[in-house]
Amino acid sequence: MSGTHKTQHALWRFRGFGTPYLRILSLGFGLRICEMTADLATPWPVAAVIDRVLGMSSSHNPLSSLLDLFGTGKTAMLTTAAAAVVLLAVVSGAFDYAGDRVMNGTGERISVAIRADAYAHLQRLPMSYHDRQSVGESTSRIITDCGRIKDSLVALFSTLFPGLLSITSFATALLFLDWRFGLIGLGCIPLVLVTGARNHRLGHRAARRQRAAEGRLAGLVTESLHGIKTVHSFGRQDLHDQHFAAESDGTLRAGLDATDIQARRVPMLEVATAFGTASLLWVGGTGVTHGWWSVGHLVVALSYLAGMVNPLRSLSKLSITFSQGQASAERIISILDEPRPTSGTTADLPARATGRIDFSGVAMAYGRRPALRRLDLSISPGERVALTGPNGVGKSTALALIAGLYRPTRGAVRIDGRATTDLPEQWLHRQAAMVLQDTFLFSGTLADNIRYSRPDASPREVAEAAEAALVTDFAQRLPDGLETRLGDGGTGLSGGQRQRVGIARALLADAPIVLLDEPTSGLDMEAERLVVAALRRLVTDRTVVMTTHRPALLRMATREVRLTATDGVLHKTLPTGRPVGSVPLVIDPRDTVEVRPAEGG
Ligand SMILES: Nc1ncnc2c1ncn2[C@@H]1O[C@H](COP(=O)(O)OP(=O)(O)OP(=O)(O)O)[C@@H](O)[C@H]1O
Repeated sequence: MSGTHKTQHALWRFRGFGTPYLRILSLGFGLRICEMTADLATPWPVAAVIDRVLGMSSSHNPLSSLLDLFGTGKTAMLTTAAAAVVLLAVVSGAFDYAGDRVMNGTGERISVAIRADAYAHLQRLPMSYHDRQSVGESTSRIITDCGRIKDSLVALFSTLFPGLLSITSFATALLFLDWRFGLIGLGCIPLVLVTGARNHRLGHRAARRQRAAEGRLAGLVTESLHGIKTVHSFGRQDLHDQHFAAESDGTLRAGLDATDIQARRVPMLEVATAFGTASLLWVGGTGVTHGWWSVGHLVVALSYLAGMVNPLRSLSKLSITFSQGQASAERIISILDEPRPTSGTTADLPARATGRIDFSGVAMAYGRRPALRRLDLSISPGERVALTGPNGVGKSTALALIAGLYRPTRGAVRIDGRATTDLPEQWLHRQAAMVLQDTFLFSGTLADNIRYSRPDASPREVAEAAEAALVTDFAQRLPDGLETRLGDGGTGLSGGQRQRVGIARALLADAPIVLLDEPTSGLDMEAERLVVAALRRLVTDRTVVMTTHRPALLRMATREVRLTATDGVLHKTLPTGRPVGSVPLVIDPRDTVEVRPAEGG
């Protein structure tokens, strides 16, 4: 799809989201038509009063006979006319209210569905996408861009459709009133449309720049807040202020351009519509002086022209909303157009893998940066392999490939003989549980965080996992035990405690393969001893692949595989002297830990 094509149809791409609401939208249209009918009738009582007061014929007035309904005297006629004006306003207002509720509500609902779809898609995009995109930018797309799309949809249903309906109805009514009036009214439309279309193009470009700059701004803010500890510890708020100001300046310039375009539009529109009113006044006035039409007739015509011009004015103001909506729609579409990884079905797969892992000629690159050049390695079920080697050699990458977080750029990683790229994600995630260097905890209770790996686990199973991972030790000292709520990102726990929650999570997952990515790095000796004690329970009877430099963890391994820095090729396998196969867990006396209830981690 070309850029321009994309631009023109960005919002239109979401039309499918409106399909379930076609009936309710039709109801909204019906309500708008009723409102319009009341609006069309509104000037007629006034016209009849003027004509009668001036002694002119009001036989052309469709409401004329109604005015005599409650008496033919002047007072009765004036009272009836005044009551009719109020009644028509009430009826129009009631339909307007109902129409707004139905139409705007539909706009809100559709935009919620778009946001949910975009978020669901975003979450399922491969890690390679998330590596490229800043968290702030993605957040800004889901929150702000979807908000702008919502504004456009609400404007579409609350202003554009009713506006077009008003313009068409008033123009038609003018034509029926007299073809000359009709032509004058219709003449205003192209003038307004031509100025509007040009401004819309300019506004769209400005809106696009503004949204891109706002997205980058959100990225900056998220990044500095994520690293707020570092910012504070080095006192570098000024640096972030400067970055923020530079990016803010970009949004300001684009915003000012958009405001300027918007401001220029209004006088142009005023001039265009003043031509219409002036022509109508001239032609109508001439007609009245020649006795072709009554004054009331002219009043109705002027009121219909005003009825046409007002929506034209609001439509032209919409242009900025639609420009922004279109720019935002492009940004959401760019998420929705990102392909999601596809994989096979679970139909012929066992519920639980044996845990055999094979790397055959595996290469992997992040973008154009190679991380692994060629890795051949076979791991038997029940083996505990420690991947070691210099920093950046690709150890964590190998673990991520087993977990299916990335796809190899060459070769294949196989679990029980099946390439991970052919396996359904959900199945793969049930076979491999990961404990990372820093366990991410979500806001919620400790129990919720443990249950994250298996939502259907019973409270007893959660408690057992917590017990085995030594979470219970510190949870007991918290006000609500496992039901204690953690702050955003799981704040309130020490590094060692977080790791133990991560281990409990992995224990509950009960996967045949366990992947440990430096789970004890950054912990002090005491915290490490506790985490290692918890890990020992996790690794029993499972295939384990770990990356670590810590002796306490290395002692758990049955085989050490050293990757070299030169090309990432497996160079030597150093058996640790423990038999592979039966793989008994040898516990070094130095790793034993006595856990007392009062102990922290
Ligand atoms: N998400 C990423 N995006 C881009 N490059 C990455 C990413 N993750 C890792 N790399 C790069 O890939 C290479 C391998 O990284 P990896 O983390 O697998 O090494 P490692 O052996 O685990 O290192 P360490 O011992 O420091 O943890 C490195 O050069 C690293 O800079």
